[in-house]
Amino acid sequence: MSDVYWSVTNVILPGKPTPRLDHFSATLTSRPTAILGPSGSGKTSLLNVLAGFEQPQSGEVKPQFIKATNRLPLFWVPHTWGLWPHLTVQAQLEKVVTPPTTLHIERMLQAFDLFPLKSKYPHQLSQGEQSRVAVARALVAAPQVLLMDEPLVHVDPARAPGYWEFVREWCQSQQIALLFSTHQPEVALREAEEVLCLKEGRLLFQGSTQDLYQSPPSEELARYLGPTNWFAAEEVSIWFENPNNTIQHHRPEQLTWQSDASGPCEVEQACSLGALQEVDLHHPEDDLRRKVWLRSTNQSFIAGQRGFLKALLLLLGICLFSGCGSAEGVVLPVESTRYWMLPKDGYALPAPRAMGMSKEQNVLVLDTGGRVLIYTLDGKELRHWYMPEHDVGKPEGIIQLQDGRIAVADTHYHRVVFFNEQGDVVSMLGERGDKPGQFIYPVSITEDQNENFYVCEYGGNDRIQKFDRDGNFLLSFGGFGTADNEFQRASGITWHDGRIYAADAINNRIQVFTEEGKHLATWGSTEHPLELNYPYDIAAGPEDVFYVVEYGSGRVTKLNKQGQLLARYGSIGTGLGQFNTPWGITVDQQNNVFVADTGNRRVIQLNQ
Ligand SMILES: Nc1ncnc2c1ncn2[C@@H]1O[C@H](COP(=O)(O)OP(=O)(O)OP(=O)(O)O)[C@@H](O)[C@H]1O
Repeated sequence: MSDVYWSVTNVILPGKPTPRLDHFSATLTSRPTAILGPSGSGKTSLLNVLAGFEQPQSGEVKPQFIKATNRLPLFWVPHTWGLWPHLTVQAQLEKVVTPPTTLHIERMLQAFDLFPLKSKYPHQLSQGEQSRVAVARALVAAPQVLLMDEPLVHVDPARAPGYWEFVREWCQSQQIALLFSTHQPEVALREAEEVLCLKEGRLLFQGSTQDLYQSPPSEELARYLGPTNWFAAEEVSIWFENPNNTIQHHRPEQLTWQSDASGPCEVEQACSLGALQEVDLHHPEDDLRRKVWLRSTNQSFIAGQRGFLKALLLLLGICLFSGCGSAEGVVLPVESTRYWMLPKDGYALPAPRAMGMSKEQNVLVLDTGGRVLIYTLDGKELRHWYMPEHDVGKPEGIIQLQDGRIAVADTHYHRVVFFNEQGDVVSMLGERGDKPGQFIYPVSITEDQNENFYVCEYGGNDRIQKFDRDGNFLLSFGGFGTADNEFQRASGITWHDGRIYAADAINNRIQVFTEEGKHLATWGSTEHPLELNYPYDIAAGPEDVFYVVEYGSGRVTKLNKQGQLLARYGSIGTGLGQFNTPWGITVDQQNNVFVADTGNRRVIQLNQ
């Protein structure tokens, strides 16, 4: 569930000397969302406005979640908990449910360890106990939306994760949309799919928690989710073993220290923070100093020890290139590589996500800013435009159809949007649902030679639907699962020579179908091992070859028409020849391959 729950447009909430919310706009969905920001950045103010406790001076706050049910629309847990002073703990819970559901109340008392306190009044409770009562009371009310201002912040760190686990499961089972503020990155990382980052009453970032963790647009935003090591391009050559001239961002678990008597830097001092080490480094030659945060290992840091920093590959249970596949050691014959970043979008530096090739051999890109961008083959931007809506989520599949229309799988709006070549919307197809012509999360599109097009989707409705050029539904095949003809996130499809090829990402395989949906082959099965690791997209190249991009192992895999491994290229990392969670791939008529290297925020071009 990820419907729009609130739209907030241009809200001003006055304050002295500056507004508490300053031209604040955001679209909030039913996904668990955390509001992050330094003290005084406006988190409570935003929650107050959403709860209707305060009225903005201007702008619009539009709740869209109120459904015709007898469920309470909203429950608000302020940071002062708002407990009724004259009621015992048990009565606090009983008062919010009509009629009181004894079973639920007992479950809450148990989940939050409140049984021994059930006859006490708020003034007889500690802060942590009061906050547990406040959360339990909100959950038992089972509202449609639950707003909480720094919930459970006073609870001891040993027990808070257990309470949070209960909150998460209860919200899921009762379909409660959760929005909460927090100063604790680990709570946001564990509990929130989405984050809103505030600063001085303004929205700096809205997006997926994992995107912000792995690929933050700036150092400032990176810090909203905890310690980070950000290196400007010019710093990289100072501290690293194998420098290149791109910005590098590494979370503590992605960086290591290599001691080496001839290394250019030295340890000044180190401090253990438990799971992390905070290390002060000195570069004597340039007399520069900086702090880094590394994951604590058995490694000890001794003042004066020389060495250098090394970016770690994120292995994630991955089989790296050298050990994989029957064509071990056959590397794609790449003559040259080039990369380019996408233009800034306000404060953000969006990342490319989906790739396509136009009829005139221009590169089509979708990015995390909700934009469609068109580039020449040598990386010159021709134009870009925005999706009609993109607050809820960004689209993930793009193709130019034979009649010239550009079709975009508008994943989070459950539809396909058709543009003309100038970027005007000419039509849309679909709505949320699992009936023919409806979509949950449409994610990729391909077209056959008769101008029929195929859309694959995920979200429980993992299937491929076929439409004629006018958008009339023809047939559908697939389903969620692991058997042949079933998918778990079919995230990329391509048509070639009368066949449909689907990158079945979570099942780590490619499935091949006729245009009528008859299953023909599975590449990457036990009988046909390929060691694919989250294949996210597939593109058909000239001469009957296919290129698959593997999100999990940061590489491109080339296959022949029988699905046999021809060559591989790349590994996980930030350097050239490396990829970080790549999502999309396309290929031109010269067999040059273009990859959306999403985690590194760049488009990579591999010229063969
Ligand atoms: N009732 C009020 N009237 C005027 N200004 C206020 C009021 N309440 C808070 N402020 C100011 O508005 C700004 C935002 O406050 P808010 O409480 O929303 O921040 P916050 O991000 O929740 O902070 P914290 O993390 O410290 O709780 C701060 O500068 C604060 O001093």
